[in-house]
Amino acid sequence: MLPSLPDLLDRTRIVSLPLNTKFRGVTQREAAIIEGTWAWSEFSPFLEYDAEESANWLTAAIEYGFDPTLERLCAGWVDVNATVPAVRPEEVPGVLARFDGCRTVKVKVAERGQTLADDLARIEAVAATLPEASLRIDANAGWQLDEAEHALREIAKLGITLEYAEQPVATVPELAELRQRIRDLGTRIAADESVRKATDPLAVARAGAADHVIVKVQPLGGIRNAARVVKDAGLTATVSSALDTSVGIVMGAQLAARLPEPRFAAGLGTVSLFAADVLAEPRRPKNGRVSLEVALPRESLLREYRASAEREKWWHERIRACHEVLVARAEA
Ligand SMILES: O=C(O)CCC(=O)C1=CC=C[C@@H](O)[C@@H]1C(=O)O
Ligand SMILES: [Mg+2]
Repeated sequence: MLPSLPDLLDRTRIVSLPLNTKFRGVTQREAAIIEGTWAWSEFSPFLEYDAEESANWLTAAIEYGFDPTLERLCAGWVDVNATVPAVRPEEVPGVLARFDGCRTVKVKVAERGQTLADDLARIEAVAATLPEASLRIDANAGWQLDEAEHALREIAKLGITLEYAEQPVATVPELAELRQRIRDLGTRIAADESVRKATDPLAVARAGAADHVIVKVQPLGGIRNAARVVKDAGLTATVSSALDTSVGIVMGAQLAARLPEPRFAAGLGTVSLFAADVLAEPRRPKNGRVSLEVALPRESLLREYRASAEREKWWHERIRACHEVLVARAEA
């Protein structure tokens, strides 16, 4: 099943795409776009991830691109949320305007260098811009336990009921403790990093530390595995992306379309944060959803946004290292 390294590299194009809003501290997103035997797929672990962690992302790219037994749905749509990065409140309407028709909004909070006042102002700006929207927040493990409790109580004081709070604190025991502490608020806790970066993605569910899980195709090693994590966790789930190009977004949409009801709006609207993409018609939300249609990158765009020779070399070396990890895992 594992393609040989030369074959894989031969099918791989490295792109560097500009973002229109800083996200995770970057303004440019690099990705490997792979022409598989069955579909185009994406391999785009964040730059700081090592080979061991990134190898799961390569497994996902290989499953989607090369596995003839993987069912790929080509028709239909999935609902998506708007994603508001840690911007100033006056920038919120402009960001939301890029997410056509989205009725669920995820707001980033707890950004390093910012305060709770900044978060509350951003959340209020979202609620003022889209009063009917359902809101979630994502702290990316940026709060300590007491801070998280205080922040969630302050948000409740604004009269805002959150759909859930995503990874408010870092560890599974902290999530469990926070969940107990805020019982009276009724705010649901969602685990993201505690699922996608954990050696055991089910530990959080077993510990009763979350009400909901966030699943992403690439970090969880593919569509099948991510679907299995949701099933085994026995919790409701949101499919999200990793700031993927349209190719990775379609992989995520395939997972979202397979999950059982009730379906939560997926974090797959993020192509709206990109100023350029590899598809002629980038897979941005339209009327609050993205389509499952096959993603066919345009040659001229792959060429236009091709990464520098130096970055290409870096990515080829990364793919080599991840491939080596997968060969070793297959032999173990
Ligand atoms: O879920 C979404 O609305 C969009 C994706 C998103 O928020 C993320 C993408 C990539 C990296 C992460 O920091 C972040 C997340 O934590 O969920
Ligand atoms: Mg998250």
